[in-house]
Amino acid sequence: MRPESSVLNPQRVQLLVSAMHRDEIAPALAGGCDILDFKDPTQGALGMIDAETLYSISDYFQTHPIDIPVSLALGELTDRLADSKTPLIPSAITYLKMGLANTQGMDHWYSDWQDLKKRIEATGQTTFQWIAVAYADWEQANSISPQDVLAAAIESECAGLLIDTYLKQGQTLLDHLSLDELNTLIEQAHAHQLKIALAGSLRQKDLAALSSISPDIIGIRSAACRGSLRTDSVQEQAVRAFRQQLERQTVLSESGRHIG
Ligand SMILES: O=C[C@H](O)COP(=O)(O)O
Repeated sequence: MRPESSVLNPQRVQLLVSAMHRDEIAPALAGGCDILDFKDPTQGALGMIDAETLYSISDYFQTHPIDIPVSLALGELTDRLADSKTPLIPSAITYLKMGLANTQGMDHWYSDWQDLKKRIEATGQTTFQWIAVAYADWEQANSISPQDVLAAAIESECAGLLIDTYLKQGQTLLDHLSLDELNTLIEQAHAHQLKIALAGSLRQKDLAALSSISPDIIGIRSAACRGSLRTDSVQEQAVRAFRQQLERQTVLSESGRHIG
């Protein structure tokens, strides 16, 4: 059952902003993001930035230490398995997330996923917090279902679950999963101490609907960019406007009203 009162996470929902290179770090931070994420939106929902960009970000953090968590998208499990090289992940990264597109009908995806995680950690001699990714449009992604991803995330002791959309062609998270379906996943995840992040072309106007459920994190790329174009650049003003709406929604929800 969804809670009756509309409180968008009384502990304050965190805002994750996806940047694609180091020039987007400053506007994302100045706009008020709580988690800085890196991905290449031209390479899919969880496209991984290339090695040169990763190096330049790592270099930036040497001279500009960051005091918020940093996450990195690693692409899809199937892409990583097809790549003979194991990426070397800088220790400045807190969270790693990998998609499970095209795992439908794949026999050994779970053990392949666990092996790959171990290999990545062994290469950099660092442990990371892993975020399992469930696609709301999982059938189009040819992925296992969100329920199955959650079960696997619990079994493998992931730190959290991100529910995102695989296709970025205009439809949002809420076009694919109802608030009740999202709430069920959130409650199950919370019962196992997993954090829940929601993403998928979310806009400020979606925050009112999301106020009846309690995600820990809201992730944006499109809404943080100029013209809401995910392949354009992150704008401080767009991040700040989203952040303010998130705060405003929390205050209004707590007083029992909705944003019109
Ligand atoms: O992890 C969050 C994603 O980067 C969200 O991207 P999007 O808002 O373009 O769907």
